Amino acid sequence: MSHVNKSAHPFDKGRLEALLSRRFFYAPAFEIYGGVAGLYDYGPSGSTLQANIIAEWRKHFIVEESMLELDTTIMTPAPVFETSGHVARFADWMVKDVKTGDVIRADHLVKNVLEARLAGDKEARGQAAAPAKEDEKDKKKKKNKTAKAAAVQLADDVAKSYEVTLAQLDNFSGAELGELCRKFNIRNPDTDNEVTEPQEFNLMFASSIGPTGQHPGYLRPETAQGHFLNFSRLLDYNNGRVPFASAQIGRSFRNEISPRAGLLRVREFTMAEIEHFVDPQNKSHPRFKEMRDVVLVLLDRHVQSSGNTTLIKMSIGEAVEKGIIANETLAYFMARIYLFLLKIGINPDRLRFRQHMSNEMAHYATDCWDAEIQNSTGWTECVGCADRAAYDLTVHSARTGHPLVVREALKEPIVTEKEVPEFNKKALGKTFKQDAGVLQKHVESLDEAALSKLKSELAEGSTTIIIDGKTFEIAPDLLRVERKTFKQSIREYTPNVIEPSFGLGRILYTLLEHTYWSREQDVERGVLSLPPVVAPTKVLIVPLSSKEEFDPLVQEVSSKLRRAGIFSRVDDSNTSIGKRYARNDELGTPYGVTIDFASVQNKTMTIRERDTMDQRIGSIDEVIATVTDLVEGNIDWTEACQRLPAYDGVQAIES
Ligand SMILES: Nc1ncnc2c1ncn2[C@@H]1O[C@H](COP(=O)(O)OP(=O)(O)OP(=O)(O)O)[C@@H](O)[C@H]1O
Repeated sequence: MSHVNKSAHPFDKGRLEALLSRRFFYAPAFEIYGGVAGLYDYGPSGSTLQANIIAEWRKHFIVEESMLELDTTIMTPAPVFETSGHVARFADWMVKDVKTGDVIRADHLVKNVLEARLAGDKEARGQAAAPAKEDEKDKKKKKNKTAKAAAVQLADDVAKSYEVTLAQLDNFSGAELGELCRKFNIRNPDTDNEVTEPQEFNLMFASSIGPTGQHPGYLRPETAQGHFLNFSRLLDYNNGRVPFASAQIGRSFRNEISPRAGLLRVREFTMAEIEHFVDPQNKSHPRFKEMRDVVLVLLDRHVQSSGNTTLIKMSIGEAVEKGIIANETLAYFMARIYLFLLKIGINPDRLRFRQHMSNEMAHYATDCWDAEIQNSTGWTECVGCADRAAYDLTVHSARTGHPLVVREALKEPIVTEKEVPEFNKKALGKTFKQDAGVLQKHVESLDEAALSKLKSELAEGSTTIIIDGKTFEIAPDLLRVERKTFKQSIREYTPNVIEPSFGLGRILYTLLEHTYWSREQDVERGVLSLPPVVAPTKVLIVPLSSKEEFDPLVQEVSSKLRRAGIFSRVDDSNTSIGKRYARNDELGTPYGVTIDFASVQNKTMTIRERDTMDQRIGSIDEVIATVTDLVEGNIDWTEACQRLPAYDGVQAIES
């Protein structure tokens, strides 16, 4: 699918939102009770779209990479998140309006206000693009939702300091965000009131397990911990071999401070997470060479800390060689994420990978790149790809006493020699009484060089050791130091974890923005150019008339498509064919087949392609074979046109 904007009309978010609501992709949950911010229900089109994205995700990752799939519980006992660090640190900074008490996430407030002032500055300098025409309804809707600043020109150094601040926004602590609010006089844009100092707010939903209330728990904010706690079983399942990856698709919950960005920031969402367990001494990837030449758009840490947003285009092979991406496995997954997003229809020109700055990284991560997708609200993280090192397995193992390690038989045993102290404990006890233990501990803590020295002193007679001012005279009958040989045939280590973490709602929404456009002849005729692989319905069957004589043919076409594994729907409503096609353009249905009077007589059928409205004709079986190949991605529309001649009744049908 080409990502050239087909529309002669500028993108209009209001129109897209109206379409998504009208065609029930998703809607606010509990709407008739007034709704709850950050909670959404998906309707038939949204659910199927999400299911198709998940199906492709499973093929692209789980099947292609032989991952071990999991389905672990959402409700999690508190000790798990105490150990993982979420109870102490899974938090955002919030401020309150000093008069109304309205709560706002501090970094979002700074971002919105500074971006609005910069936009006002651009307008005042006459650089702004001509604003899209908005009707009054749209304007009203937008009011209160975004911080709007008047068209006021800023001093050059002020504008620059805003830009530098915005480029580093994710790097600031709570105190620094408070400082920024004071320095730039940032207030609540809805009321113009001052805001309080930032306070930390933990994003986990707390609960309790069982009737006594004595077992606190949390709804998980990510699926990852379920993978780590099952590590030993997974390793066993994988015959004790590393590397391997586990994968899980499931719900997560975050009590976001003030979610106002539709599906981009919600309180309950579906995640798809991979935990790839790897030897910390060897983070190469066996299939790296297959991805080496994939070129990604990168925004690295150093560029951002200089207040810049300059992007570089580079193959992942080069990025690893230059040390821009930490290791092969991390880079391999970034390339695989990129290919997945393209496959489902994300525009590659609006996709970049941004590296986290050091303060921004989650408490467990050592390197992290976010796949960010550009949309009407800016660049949004849709997939996080982090090297979590050995953090999680180490802390859970320490807390539970359950070893979460790999034990690997060494091909060649490692033979080492070292000096070892040997004590005559009986004689030592007699000579030094209760101080014998102190002496023994001290000697055991000596390094190789100190033990060698001790050995040669003992060989010459006796030696003296002073511990905390106390002198110990040691003769060779109390202590000997011997050189011993050790043979190690097992290596034990805690694996590191590379984690790609996908938020499906964010991907789904940005995909809808990227594929939405409206027909040149009529701005109201919206189209979603969803690729067939994810489109909720692949083929629309449109009988021209509701006459009974059409029924057997409609059933025949339906059942043949069903047998070919192609999801189709019949639209036998009484509206014109043009209206029926228009409705399905809005649903993103890529192909329509029309059954008319000629079909009944000649067993022919036309096929219409959604984006071009181009129509072709062929025998029913030819058309079914062609549409099957199209949906399965075996051919494109140009190839389909070589198989089937043009249908010239097109104008009549679309009008
Ligand atoms: N509140 C949310 N609503 C929808 N999706 C979310 C939300 N929080 C996280 N995600 C998704 O889960 C993925 C992994 O979560 P991660 O913890 O890396 O996000 P995050 O860094 O906390 O996001 P943000 O900085 O935007 O709050 C994100 O890339 C995103 O797609």
